Amino acid sequence: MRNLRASGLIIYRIVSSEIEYLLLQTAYGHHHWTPPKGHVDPGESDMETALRETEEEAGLKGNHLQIMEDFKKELRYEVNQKPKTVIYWPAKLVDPNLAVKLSEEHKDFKWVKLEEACQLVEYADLQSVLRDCEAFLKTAHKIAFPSNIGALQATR
Ligand SMILES: Nc1ncnc2c1ncn2[C@@H]1O[C@H](COP(=O)(O)OP(=O)(O)OP(=O)(O)OP(=O)(O)OC[C@H]2O[C@@H](n3cnc4c(N)ncnc43)[C@H](O)[C@@H]2O)[C@@H](O)[C@H]1O
Repeated sequence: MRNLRASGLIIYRIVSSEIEYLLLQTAYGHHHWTPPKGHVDPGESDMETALRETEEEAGLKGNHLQIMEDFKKELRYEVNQKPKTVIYWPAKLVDPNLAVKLSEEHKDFKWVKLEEACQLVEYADLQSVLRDCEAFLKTAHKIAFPSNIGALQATR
């Protein structure tokens, strides 16, 4: 049985030292929410797909993003009785004010903090990826949080 394969980017931005995730709501099916992602075309690498789909679905290009390649997660679930694998990497939107431009595939988008993101995505495996991602990003961006630096310096 052919394995469906898709990949995407968990797009996030940092606003007032808080991480916000970009979720898109499909215009089809039961209107579920996911990060930008899509099917891997023949001859494409997972990363090429993730970048292409992010540009197609959200209007965000590779040069707008800082991809965190050290954190890569794989989800496996079934769609219409066929196994599907989805690969995600986190990617920071360098300019947090950059506008998102949806395609016809999606009817809405939201920038949300972790707990709201977990409510929107509804699937336990993707919720778990988002929670792991949050922990990874908090560590990775520690030095980028001015308020944390201030707090650390104040305790020295
Ligand atoms: N019902 C529909 N009606 C009309 N057109 C449709 C359609 N479904 C897909 N399309 C077309 O397919 C294209 C999508 O292609 P792509 O954009 O290339 O691919 P995708 O993001 O992987 O698609 P999809 O939304 O189907 O995937 P997901 O795994 O999230 O979702 C697939 C299923 O898995 C479920 N799912 C998502 N995440 C899951 C998880 N973690 N665990 C279990 N189930 C999950 C979803 O709820 C959903 O039911 C669209 O342009 C659209 O035209």
